[in-house]
Amino acid sequence: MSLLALLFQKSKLPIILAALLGILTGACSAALVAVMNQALTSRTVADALTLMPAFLGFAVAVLVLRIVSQMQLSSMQQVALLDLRLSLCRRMLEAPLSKLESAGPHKLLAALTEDIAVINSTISVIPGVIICLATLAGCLVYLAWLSGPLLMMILAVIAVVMASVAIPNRYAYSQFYKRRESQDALYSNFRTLIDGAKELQLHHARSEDFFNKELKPTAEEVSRVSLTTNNLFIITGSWGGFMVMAVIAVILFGVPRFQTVEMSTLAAYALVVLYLQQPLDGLMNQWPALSRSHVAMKKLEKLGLSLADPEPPADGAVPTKFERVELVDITHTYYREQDGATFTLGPINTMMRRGELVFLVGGNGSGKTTLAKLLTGLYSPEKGELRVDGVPITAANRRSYRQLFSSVFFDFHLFERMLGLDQPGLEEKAKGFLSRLQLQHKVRVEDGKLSTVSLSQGQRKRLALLTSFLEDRPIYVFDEWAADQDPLFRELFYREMLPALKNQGKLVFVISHDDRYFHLADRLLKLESGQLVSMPDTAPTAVSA
Ligand SMILES: Nc1ncnc2c1ncn2[C@@H]1O[C@H](COP(=O)(O)OP(=O)(O)OP(=O)(O)O)[C@@H](O)[C@H]1O
Repeated sequence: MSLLALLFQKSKLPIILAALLGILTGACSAALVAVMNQALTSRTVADALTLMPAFLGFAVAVLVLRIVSQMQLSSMQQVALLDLRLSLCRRMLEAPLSKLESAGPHKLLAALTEDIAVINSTISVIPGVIICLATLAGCLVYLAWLSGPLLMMILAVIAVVMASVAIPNRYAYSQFYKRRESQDALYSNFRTLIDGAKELQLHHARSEDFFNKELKPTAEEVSRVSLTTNNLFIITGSWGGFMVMAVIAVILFGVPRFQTVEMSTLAAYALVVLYLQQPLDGLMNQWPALSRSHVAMKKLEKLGLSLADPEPPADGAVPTKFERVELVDITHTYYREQDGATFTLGPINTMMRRGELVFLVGGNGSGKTTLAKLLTGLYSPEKGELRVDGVPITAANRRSYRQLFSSVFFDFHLFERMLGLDQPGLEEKAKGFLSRLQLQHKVRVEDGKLSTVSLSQGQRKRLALLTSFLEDRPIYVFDEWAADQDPLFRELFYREMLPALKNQGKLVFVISHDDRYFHLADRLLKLESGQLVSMPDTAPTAVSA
């Protein structure tokens, strides 16, 4: 869907009002030309002077209407932009995690910055486009009134001009697309620049290689393609201006050969066509912005973040006082585009109960985190089904299902503010947990906010655990939480905290490599190359990871 169509869908009334004002401005501009033409072809100066009030009236009307319509369009622009930006963020919040992961953070960042900036700049040219189109339409109506057959000839010449710029414009569009793809690669390099700062600074040769062989060529490619497209639009814009002169030449020197037309009509035509150069130039100059917005919309669609899609439907309910969660024939496949490699997890069949402590073990890359993402509803299974007390989890109730979980994944994010945790006594509870986690001297909780998150990785993970406890959800998922904790906190985690959660009737699902603690589990699940190798009901036994 084009940006114009989307804007129209989202804010019909303001756009119709703005368009009407634009059309009125264009009509008054055209009327101004008509009065000018009449004055120029008046027989006497006295006749010309009688047209002065009309001329001044239309000139003032154009001035006032231009200001009002621009202001109206500019306020519509801000409303539309805010709406589009918030919609895009909401789409990202709702988008399937697997889709966001396969796009990668660099493409998402490019979408949030580049595409939104392009859409913003396009919205800002829309007022001008509407006024140019309206002026063009008004002038064409006046030309039709002057001479119908002549207008047909002029329209035929304009059609040829349009066709002659269509091919380079299409090429320019493909270059815009290429430029946008290069921008994705550039954002990927920006991420390497930030995330890999340590590794790059510690190895000068690597840093130079990265700069010269990766970052610089990508930045140069963006600049090269931008230059090509800009040059193309300069050429087509100037060509359009030249063709206006060609149209005037056809009027003055071509038309009299084939048709008997009064010289005054020809002069009026030449004047109007000359006047038309301004809106035509305007349209030509705004064409690149419209093309770029089309590319931006296509990129957003490709990421599954189309702004044209309807808002996701309200979520269906899931039993919150459930007894069991079942995974029935669940599968998930990753496909890596770069080398065509695939990894399939499942089919997985297992059942877990409230008050159960389940450990998931297995070697690196066996699929443990993937299974946790499926269990939590972050991934929707390709095949099979999740059930809560027999109620299937589908697209209609997946969001509610996710609210059963509290998790600390291996690559967790720590929120400074305790978002979504507006509950009485929160700070007191938090203080209690902080001292259990031996963080009371490092971190305070004030006004629902952690005083700092600039801590060691192990301490940050303890803070993530604190947030998770405060969430007080029926199911807990921990993905190798203890991996970077010292022995004291491992003991605390496995021997005190997990049993405490279990005793509160929570279902606790723990991904672990700590075979010293496997015997504490009520049930041990083992994954090997994406397959569960332990039977769902096997009694716990120590299994080497
Ligand atoms: N986003 C992804 N795209 C493609 N392949 C992926 C993706 N995430 C994981 N994989 C692949 O899927 C397999 C399982 O990954 P997963 O992270 O579930 O394993 P894991 O058992 O948790 O490993 P570890 O113990 O190292 O954390 C791996 O071979 C991995 O390369």
